[in-house]
Amino acid sequence: MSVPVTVLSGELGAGKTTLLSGLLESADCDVAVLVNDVGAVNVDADLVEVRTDLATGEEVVALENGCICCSLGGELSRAVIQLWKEHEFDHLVVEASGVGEPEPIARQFVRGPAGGPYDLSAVVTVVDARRFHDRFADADSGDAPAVQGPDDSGTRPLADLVLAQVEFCDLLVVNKCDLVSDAERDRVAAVLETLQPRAEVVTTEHGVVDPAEILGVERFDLEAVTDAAGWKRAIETDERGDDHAHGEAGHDHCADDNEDHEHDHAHPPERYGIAVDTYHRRRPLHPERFAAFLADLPDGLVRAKGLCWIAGRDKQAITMSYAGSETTLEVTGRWIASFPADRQETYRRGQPDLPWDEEWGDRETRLALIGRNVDLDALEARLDECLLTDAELDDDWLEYENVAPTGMGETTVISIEP
Ligand SMILES: Nc1nc2c(ncn2[C@@H]2O[C@H](COP(=O)(O)OP(=O)(O)OP(=O)(O)O)[C@@H](O)[C@H]2O)c(=O)[nH]1
Repeated sequence: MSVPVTVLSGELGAGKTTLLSGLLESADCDVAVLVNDVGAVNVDADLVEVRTDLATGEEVVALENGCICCSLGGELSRAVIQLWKEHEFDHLVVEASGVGEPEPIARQFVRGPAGGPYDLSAVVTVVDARRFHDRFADADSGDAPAVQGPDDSGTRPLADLVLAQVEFCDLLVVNKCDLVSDAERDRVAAVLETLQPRAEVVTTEHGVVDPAEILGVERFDLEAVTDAAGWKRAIETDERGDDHAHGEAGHDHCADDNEDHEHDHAHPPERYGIAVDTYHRRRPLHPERFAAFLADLPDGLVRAKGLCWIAGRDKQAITMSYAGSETTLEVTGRWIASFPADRQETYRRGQPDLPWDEEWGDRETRLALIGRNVDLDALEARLDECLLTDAELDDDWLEYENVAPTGMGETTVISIEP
């Protein structure tokens, strides 16, 4: 019989080790633990997926083979298989490094060789209630969000990773609740439920939880968890209702009315002031105005993520990801419309549902915006001001000053200016 596995993720100091010590003390079964300290691993599997959407056929395989999670996989799989051969235990817990994402680890237990002896039951993410509140849920204090430095690899803001950990899990443990008021704790829970509507939320102090709540959870489903992130749901709901007039934004005030998705939670209560919107335009963004916009985002914006079409980057599909106080722009694919006609046709045959514009093909900006106590309509109006004007459409777009990356996988980080 395969051994159940729980992957424990969460940022540095959130309380993973504290939670784990408690679990080991109180669990009534033999638990083996593997600590994964591959600090440099920094893969955004969402982005791999975006590439998959954009580049059909052989490119996908090449990209996935080339990605770091596979080298992590070899090492991790070897370690857990060896553990399984040499020891007897009832449950394995893998503690992910605080600067890594749980997804590549989880994939090893689903698709990798470790999927034989093991069966992934859940990904659990531990959140530091105090820090999460101050960074993401504190829109009415008027304080500027804490400035987050880049992570170890120097490319990706820490806050972005924190949200990626939240967005890819089955169970969220909100720890350090002794450091927040009840109202603050409820706000944190509401924001978390918006960011990851599929996950259970458990609140705790000093990692004290019933082991059954952690080890007994059996709900891992790669497809479901990959699609569950609030921003992704918002974009997908928008795509399905893609008969909006040209340039009109979808207003999916929390994608919760989307009945196709499994949905275990009540709507994030209106009283928390949380809203989700998608912004969709088929007109390029002016690189200078867009960069200025990203340097001046409002406090209440919790998360923004999606694809951007930036003038002067004719080929590059650029993923923008905002969390904390920084936005990462990364080239994650190539617009199909930038290929010669015959290849465009091949790619489009592979994706019959891909929305296609007569003039611009698949080039578009489609962003999910998640905010708290923030006027998303006003934010969208500001984004509209970043679009090229009719007159600018005739400019030479390469003349614009442009900080957006150019090569596949390259990133630029734009911080909010104090
Ligand atoms: N006040 C308070 N402190 C806590 C709580 N849980 C853990 N801590 C403290 O927070 C610090 C970090 O906890 P750890 O369990 O080491 O966190 P971690 O996520 O394992 O950290 P890394 O191993 O660095 O990734 C320790 O000093 C804990 O004693 C809590 O609920 N409240």
